[in-house]
This record gives sequence, C-alpha cells and structure tokens, in this order.
Amino acid sequence: MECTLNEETTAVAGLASNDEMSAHNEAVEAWLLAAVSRGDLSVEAMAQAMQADGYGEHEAQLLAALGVLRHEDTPLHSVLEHSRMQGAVLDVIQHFRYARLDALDAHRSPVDAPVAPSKVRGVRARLTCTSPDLALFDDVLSAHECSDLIEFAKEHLSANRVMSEQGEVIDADVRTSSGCFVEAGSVPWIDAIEARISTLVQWPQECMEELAIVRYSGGERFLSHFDYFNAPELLRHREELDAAGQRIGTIVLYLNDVTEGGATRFDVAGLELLPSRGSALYFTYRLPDGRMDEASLHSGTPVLEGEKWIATLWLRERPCRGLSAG
Ligand SMILES: O=C(O)CCC(=O)C(=O)O
Ligand SMILES: [Fe+2]
Repeated sequence: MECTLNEETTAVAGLASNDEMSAHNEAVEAWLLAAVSRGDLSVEAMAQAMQADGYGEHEAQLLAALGVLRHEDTPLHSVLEHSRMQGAVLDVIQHFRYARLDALDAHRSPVDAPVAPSKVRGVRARLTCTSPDLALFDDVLSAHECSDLIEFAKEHLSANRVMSEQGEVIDADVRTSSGCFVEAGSVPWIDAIEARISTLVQWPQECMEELAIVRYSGGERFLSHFDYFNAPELLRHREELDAAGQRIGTIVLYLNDVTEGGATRFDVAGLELLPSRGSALYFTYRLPDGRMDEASLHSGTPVLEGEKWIATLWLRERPCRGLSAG
C-alpha cells in the first residue's frame, strides 16, 4: 500500500487503482476501529496483529498509531501513556513528520487565537504516501493567517516568471499565475509561520527559500514540472545548485478552499489533492540513493471557478536565505 488516507476523502486519486486502495484502507480502518472499540488501546498489540497479517513492522506500527489517533480522537500524549512502546511510536510519528502542537505553539503568530499551553494535540496527517513521498496535514495555518497572507499578496502580485531553456526569465505558458515573495520581516508574523513549518517538517528554517505566494485566477494553472533543478547544463540551475544545493522538498500551504478545479496533481501516482484552507502538502524528492524522484512530477490543475491561493516553501540542502530561486 503506497498511499494511506487517514480521514474522509478530501484527496481524490484519479486512477482506477484508487478504488482498490480505498477498499483496502476501509478494511484496515474497520479492523482498527473494532480493535479500538474493544478497548484495546495497545498500539503494540495492534501492530503485532498487523505484522502477522503481512504488514511490514514500520508500516504496522504507523497504522496502529494512526488508528488510535484517528478513531478515538485521542491526544498524542494519551496514546503514548497507553502504549508500552512509547519510543517506537514516537519514532514512527516523527518519521512521518507528525509534530505536536505544544511544540508548534511556540511558533503561533499573534493573529492566532492562542491554544492553551497545557493543551496537547497532534497535527494529523490526513494522507501519507510513499511514492511520491508526501503527507497532507490539516490546520497548519489559521484562517486569520491565510487571509492575512492573501491580503499582503494582493498588494505585491506580479505575473509569475518561468525560465526559458536558455536560463532567461520569460513569461511563459507553463505557469499562468501571479505571485510574490514574502521577504523575511516584511510581514511581522512570517517568521512565526516559517518556524512552525520548520518544526513540522524537521528542516532548518535557514534552508527554506523565501515564502512564495501564488494566485491562480479562473483558467490559470501550472503545467507538470519538477521542483528540483534537473538541468545542470543550464546556467541558472548550475548557479542555484552551487549556491545552496538541490531542492529536496516542497511545502504547499493552501490559503483558501477552491470551488472547482485547482488541484495539485501528481501525474505518476494519479493523485489529486484538493486545496483546503489552512492545510499543508509536504512532499520530498531526494531518494535514499541520492537520485531525484521522478514520481514527484506534479502540476496545478486549471482553476475552474473562483481563485486559488497558495503559499509555497521550497527546502534546500544548504542555507539559502537571501537567494530567490523563483
Ligand atoms: O498550484 C499547485 O497546486 C502546485 C504549485 C507548485 O507546484 C509549486 O509552487 O511548485
Ligand atoms: Fe511545483
């Protein structure tokens, strides 16, 4: 199983195999629900049963932990209290970039309604996938933060630029949106948002490019592309690689709900993620052997009604503050 849906489906897979995947997920979830309602909160027992059923150790632990988190709406700390394998669960959770809001609360911006410091809850991955490696998180930005970012961008938008084969900046058909960068300090709470994302994905803030806000109006889209620099023969790509290394991951923050169209589509997996205000898509594309993952090929599908607003953060191998890759 490559993709795991953890909530009601706000993600839509376009290929026929999705039906099989959903049926499989439903069966797994039904089993988890039954286990939880029997009062068996032992993640370990569930994981062992799943392993006996042919799941890999890691996957079984993850699914069992997710099952408890989801079906009981159980705070993370309570899962850990009930679990005899706290360390393993934490490893699994961290591996899949779960973060705890108490850690994230340190990075809440002033426009957020404060979460009581004693309140601990997990940031839930609605969906995880191994090929491409991605996770979709809910409630990463507050409604206030989303609308403030949109209001800021409205004052600073210009047509997005795409590089020609010769490495020149041109207006091209690949990306028909408008956008702007949010320089450090230009919005008071931008640092808080970036620090929160850094905590969520466990990657240093100084290795994140400047936040880029993009608006797609009716009919606008971003054709299939890789986010990493895949043409070292081009001067621009070579310069970028020399300056701060490869791009290895992307966070797309969805700033509004889109009425129709405007999905983020992963062509190889046939997976389409629908924007939902405040959620964050995180995907990575450096494979364990160092090659870049072609399964990360993706596009922004045409917006059919209304507008789509996103904010994107690209992760680099090395510090990149002050450089704008675009
Ligand atoms: O618009 C989208 O959903 C995708 C955006 C994207 O691919 C990017 O900003 O690199
Ligand atoms: Fe992209």
